[in-house]
Parts: sequence; C-alpha cells; structure tokens
Amino acid sequence: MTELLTSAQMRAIEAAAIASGMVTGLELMERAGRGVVEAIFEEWPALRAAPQRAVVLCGPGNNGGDGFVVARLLKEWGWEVALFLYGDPARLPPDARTNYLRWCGTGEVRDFLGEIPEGLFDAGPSGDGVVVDALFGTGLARPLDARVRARLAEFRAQGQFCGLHSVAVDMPSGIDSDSGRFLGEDEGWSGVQADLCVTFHRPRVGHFVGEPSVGRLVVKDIGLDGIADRMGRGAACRESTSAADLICRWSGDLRKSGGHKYTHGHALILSGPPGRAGAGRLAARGALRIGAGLVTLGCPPDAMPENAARLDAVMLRPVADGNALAELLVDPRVNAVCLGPGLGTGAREMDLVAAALGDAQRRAVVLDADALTLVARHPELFALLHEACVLTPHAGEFARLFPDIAERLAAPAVTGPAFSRLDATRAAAARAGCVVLFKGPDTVIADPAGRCAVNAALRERAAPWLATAGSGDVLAGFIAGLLARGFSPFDAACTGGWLHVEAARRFGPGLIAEDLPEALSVVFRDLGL
Ligand SMILES: NC(=O)C1=CN([C@@H]2O[C@H](COP(=O)(O)OP(=O)(O)OC[C@H]3O[C@@H](n4cnc5c(N)ncnc54)[C@H](O)[C@@H]3O)[C@@H](O)[C@H]2O)[C@@H](O)CC1
Ligand SMILES: Nc1ncnc2c1ncn2[C@@H]1O[C@H](COP(=O)(O)OP(=O)(O)O)[C@@H](O)[C@H]1O
Ligand SMILES: [K+]
Repeated sequence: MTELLTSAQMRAIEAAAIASGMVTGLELMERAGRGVVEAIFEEWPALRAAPQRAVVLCGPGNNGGDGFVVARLLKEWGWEVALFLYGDPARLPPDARTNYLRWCGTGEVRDFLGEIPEGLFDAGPSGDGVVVDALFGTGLARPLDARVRARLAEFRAQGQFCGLHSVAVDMPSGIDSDSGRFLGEDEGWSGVQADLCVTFHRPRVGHFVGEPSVGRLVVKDIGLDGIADRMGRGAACRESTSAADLICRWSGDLRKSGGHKYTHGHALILSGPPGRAGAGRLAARGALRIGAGLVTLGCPPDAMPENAARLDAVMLRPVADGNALAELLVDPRVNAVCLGPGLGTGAREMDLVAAALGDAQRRAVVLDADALTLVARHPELFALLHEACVLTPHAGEFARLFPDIAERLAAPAVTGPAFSRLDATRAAAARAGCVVLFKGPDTVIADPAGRCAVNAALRERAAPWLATAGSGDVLAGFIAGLLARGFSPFDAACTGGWLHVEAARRFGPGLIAEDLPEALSVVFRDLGL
C-alpha cells in the first residue's frame, strides 16, 4: 500500500521525528539533498561518468535548503554549479541558512531575479546537466508572484532548449502539494514541469491527483519510517492511499479456489431499450469476466431479441418496470445490481432506480451514467442512496450530482492547501452516504467515513487508451461483479478501478471497450491467481 501524505501530515511526521531526538532537521535536509543527487544519477547514469553542469534554483524556505545541499554535493562531484537564490538569506529558516552558509564557503549565490549570465545553460564539460528547482515545496502557500513565475518559466525553457534535464525537489514550484493544482491562474502552466521529481519519505497527494506535472516520480527514504506509527494516527493523519498496490491485499479474494457458481455471486445488470443495450452488455461481460458466478442482463421486453442474439454466458430476463425488478430481487442469490449504462432517463428507468435502491435487503448497487443523471435530477432518489451503493460519476455526472462541490473544485486555487479531487470525492461520499468513485486519469474513491484511495493512471501507469466509448460501462460491470463476489463497496471500487487500468495497459494502443473484459484473464494470470 503506497500511502500518500498531505503537507500537514509530512510536517507532523518530520516534527515528531525531530522532537523524539531520533534525527535533527539538518540531518533530514542532508538526507533529502543526498536523495536528490542519488536520484539524478539513477535516472541518468551517464551523468555519473563525468562532471556536468547544474543550475540550482533555491527558494526562501527549507525546499531552498535542500537545494543548497544538492548544489554542494554536485560541486563535490566536480560539477560546475550555478546557484540562484530567491529571497533574503538573512530570513532563511535555520537549517536552510546553515546550508546556505556552507554553500557560500564553496560557491557564489546569484540573485534569482537578476541577470541570467551569458552561457549559463551551455551544457557541462560532457555536454549534459540539470536544472534543479528547489524554490518551493510543501510550504507553497499562495500563487507565485508574476516575476517569479516568469523567471522560473525562463529557467525551465532555456534549460530545456539547451538539453538540460529538469529536476524538481519535492514538488514542481507553483504546484500545491495537497491537490496537485497550480496556485493562481494556470494558463500556460499545464503539462510536465519537471522530467524528474524527487520527494521524500512518502509521495504527496498532489503527486497523484490534479495536473500530471512530472515525468517521473522518485521517493527517497530519509529515515522517517516507523515514526508515523509511533506518533499514532491523529486527526492530521487521515489515511489516503494509492490503490496501485492495494490489489496485493485482495488478490487472495480474487482467486477462485473452489465452490460452485453461486458461491461467487449473481450480478444483475439492467440495460436500456433496443439499439442502446450495448452499454449494458459491456457491463455484463465485465461482471462475468471479473468472476461473478452468474450474470443476468435485465432488459425491456422489446430488447430481448437483440440481446438474445448477442449473449451466451450472460443470462437474459425481461424487466419491464420497477415491479418486474422487485420480483427478480425476491431471489436473495442476486446479490449485486448495476444500472445506468445505456439505461435511459424516462419513467421506466426512474422506477428501476427506485426499485433497486428501495430494495429492503439493501443489496449492493452500482449506479453509473443515466442512473446518476436520474439520481441528480430527483432528490427522492438521492435520498434512497445507502452504504451498499457505489456511484461512478465522470466529471460531468459529478457536477450534476454535487454542483456546489464541483464548483469549488473548478474555482481557481488561490491558497494552499487547495481544495482537491480528494476533498471533493470525500465530501461527495459523505453527502451521498455511500462510496463514490470519481473517474478520470486520477480516479479517486472515497467512502462516507473519509477513507480514500487514488487510482492514478499516470506516468508509468498511464492508460490514455481508456478514453474510449464504453470503457466506463465496463468499469461499472467490474465493480458489480466484485460486489457480487462479496467485496465491500470500497474494496470493489478500488479493485475494479485498479483492474480496469491494468487491463487497459495489458492491451495497450488500439483498445476498445470490448477488449477490457478480455484482457482481465492476462492480468489475473500475471497476478498468479
Ligand atoms: N517536512 C520534512 O520532513 C522535510 C522537508 N524538507 C524540505 O522542506 C520543504 C518544506 O519547507 P518549508 O516548509 O520551509 O516550505 P518551502 O520551502 O516550500 O517554502 C516556504 C517559504 O516560502 C514562503 N512562500 C510560500 N508561498 C510563497 C509564494 N508564493 N511566494 C513567495 N514565498 C512564498 C513561505 O512564507 C515560506 O517562507 C519540503 O518541500 C522539502 O523540500 C526536507 O528538507 C526534508 C524533510
Ligand atoms: N486519459 C485517461 N487516462 C486514464 N483513464 C482514463 C482516461 N480517460 C478516461 N479514463 C477512464 O476511462 C473511463 C471512462 O468512463 P466514462 O467517462 O464513463 O466513459 P463511457 O461513458 O464512454 O464509458 C473511466 O474509468 C476513466 O477513469
Ligand atoms: K520545488
């Protein structure tokens, strides 16, 4: 499990480590700087072979302090290092000031806002080098001042033009580490700000949600392991996790190690009218492939011929209205329902949503697409949501369901920590009283108690092929299948989301939604199931 931290959590851990006497702030800064240098050499092994050129940009806080350490260590490697400071050296925090003074013993400090010397970016003796951004890290509290922004952009652009690699210490400056958002107006600032970002102890939330801002993320150990456990998990330590590794916890549950088909649950997927039933069929196939013992597609009677012609292992039942659904739900073995994909938003469909949510057994229900639109439109349906439900909105559906929360998320972020997709999903789950999976390349899953996970399809896990019609329908089916198999709503959403990205990655370019369920068997085999 990869734990993601907020800046407040990281500060609390650092403060507890220092207060316990296990380490000093200065030693942590030294380890951080050393970690950055190690990461640079690991990322670009050729840089180790011969001295190069570094341009190091230091800010007014401890991020700048890390920068002084990096500058000193690279200089010790024989590099040509040019260091620029933004801020008043007299006002540096104590550890940063100590490292500033150490640097002053070996090299010059230039003014970050002053002249950029001629030839600065000419690559080093062996034609290579780095620009290190140590202006602001977790302490960024407000938007960068226009001059700082312009100057940083200039350093980045010139460095890039001259072929130097860009390295961000902890976070690319200007980005809020709790939300991954640019503080202030972000025109022209989207995209990758650093080839490599080196952070410490644990990744921050902002490395996984918001704008994808770094090409590669490396987390360096600075000896803080175990301190969080010793501190106890206080209010500042809300748990947030990257779902990427969670699958390991649950792979045992995914394995089919005996039993008969009813042991693995029965998922019911409700589909729409003739010509629109494909989305439901995709969800049904997803539910079956992920291992539900049985899957039934319930469709309007006039869609029976079309579906019968297209389905084999998935069973088919006519479901004319809410009463017909209620009759089907008399069978207690039907233990998960999924509705929304291609469903429609008329009176029949409203009736179906009411019947699924109003079911006395409070069965697990996945609501997606049109079902979400109906729930957004009709407060009486919203009021029926319960803890066994999973909502899977994309950004448009999220805004329909939770307009005020979406508005807060869309508003420019002006102070740190900024309102994040994590905050938004948590608020939505608390209001709905059920699990919410907020879709996107940085999918966030939250439950009403505040538990939260990020399933980021970023960097080495990028899966841009998922932006294809019907992939969300398959995801709804995956989650329904896992619910049928007895996963809790939160675990089903995390595991379904994770498998969705893995399946897309196994298939790769050219993916269409139909391929996702089929790619699962390869993912399962690789997991050793
Ligand atoms: N917390 C930890 O455990 C560790 C922190 N370290 C480093 O320390 C950093 C955090 O240090 P700080 O808390 O000093 O924070 P930063 O160095 O990120 O910046 C804080 C300073 O910048 C000012 N500031 C904030 N936004 C500004 C803006 N837009 N324009 C101008 N000034 C602005 C603040 O008033 C403060 O003086 C981390 O990112 C990391 O690089 C490391 O040394 C290792 C350990
Ligand atoms: N660029 C992307 N990278 C990774 N995942 C993505 C990307 N774009 C979309 N997705 C994922 O693809 C799915 C699309 O779902 P949705 O928007 O409901 O589409 P549809 O309604 O066509 O099925 C979601 O799971 C979303 O997280
Ligand atoms: K930085």
